[in-house]
Amino acid sequence: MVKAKSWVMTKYFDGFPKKSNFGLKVEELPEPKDGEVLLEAVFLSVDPYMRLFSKISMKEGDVMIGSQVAKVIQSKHPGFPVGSHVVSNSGWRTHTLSDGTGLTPILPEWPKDVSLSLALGAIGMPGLTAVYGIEEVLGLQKGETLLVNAAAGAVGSVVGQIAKIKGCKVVGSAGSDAKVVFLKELGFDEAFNYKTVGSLEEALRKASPEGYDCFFENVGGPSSFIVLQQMKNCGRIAVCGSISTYNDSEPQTGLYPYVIMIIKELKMEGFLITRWQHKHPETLRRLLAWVKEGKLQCREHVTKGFENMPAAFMGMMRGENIGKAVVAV
Ligand SMILES: NC(=O)C1=CN([C@@H]2O[C@H](COP(=O)(O)OP(=O)(O)OC[C@H]3O[C@@H](n4cnc5c(N)ncnc54)[C@H](OP(=O)(O)O)[C@@H]3O)[C@@H](O)[C@H]2O)C=CC1
Ligand SMILES: CCCCC/C=C\CC(=O)/C=C/C=C/C=C/[C@@H](O)CCCC(=O)O
Repeated sequence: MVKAKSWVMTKYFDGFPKKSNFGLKVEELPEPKDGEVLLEAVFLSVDPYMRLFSKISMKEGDVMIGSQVAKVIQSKHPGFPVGSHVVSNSGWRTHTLSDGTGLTPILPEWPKDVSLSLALGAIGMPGLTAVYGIEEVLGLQKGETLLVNAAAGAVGSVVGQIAKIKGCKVVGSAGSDAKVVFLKELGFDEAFNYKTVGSLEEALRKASPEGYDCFFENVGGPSSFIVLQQMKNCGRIAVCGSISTYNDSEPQTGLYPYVIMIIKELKMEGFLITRWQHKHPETLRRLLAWVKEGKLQCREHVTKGFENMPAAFMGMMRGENIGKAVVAV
């Protein structure tokens, strides 16, 4: 028997998530049966999609959705020995019984000196998203200029570094001066604090007077329309996220992008990481290689304690994180 804790969404979010939307549940889990394993969470991820997913597919009382790096602490499954680690979509739980479905073992070549938490970040879902957005959606080419917003976050910071590896000029926008310093350390050519620039239009023009070939969109909302006007003709836009709208109770109304898309002959494509599931193993190996070679730097914003999951999630939605936001149990 093990005492398992989980965080449930007690009440639908209305606007920005609040402490009162979450409740901590404790239950006893039985021993694993034949073919089952018992997992113990080591690191848990907090991600923007959780806010959006809660509107689309959750009901009150459901355990919060999410991924974690977990240790196998009991096993009656030959594929998952005790002591091994997996990435599991267990939700916000300390302990989970699993029959192995959907568990992804940590890559066997994972070096001892690389934190397993990166399997939730640069060598995990956000890193994969960055690669697919750049390679499959944008088809980014050497010498091109790319703009990424939420640039100091989990996805954005990997996007910028991969674009540099590919020989591009990279411009990033982020929400604090400390984030701008971080982006420069990562090798971004230009970076600015969108909260203090005054005019986004001028900041974009100053960073790249000749315009942008590619835009990796993480934020959405009215700023997107301003960016579209600074795209080069036949520019490409990968619509990865729209975090500025996730807490909206009513859909935003705004300027329609069609005329500018027609005049500039822009190509815009939304995508979900799940489209390229079949490529995950090979792509994770490439991301790990970049980390080992020192070409991909990984910063994390670590919150300690499972009891602080809601605070970590709300902090990330507020922009407190530099790099990937994770919780260490
Ligand atoms: N399509 C897909 O398959 C996937 C999409 N995504 C999307 O990628 C985006 C980034 O995710 P991820 O890297 O995990 O998160 P981040 O680590 O970037 O954290 C979220 C960041 O969003 C920024 N932000 C929050 N609110 C606003 C706002 N109102 N306006 C502008 N920026 C805001 C904050 O940075 P700042 O201080 O700079 O404002 C905050 O740090 C999200 O939109 C997410 O939904 C992520 C994974 C997969
Ligand atoms: C799956 C959520 C779909 C909502 C889309 C919202 C915005 C874009 C975005 O942020 C997408 C993220 C996709 C993440 C996918 C993660 C999967 O690898 C694991 C899902 C976690 C789980 O099943 O517990």
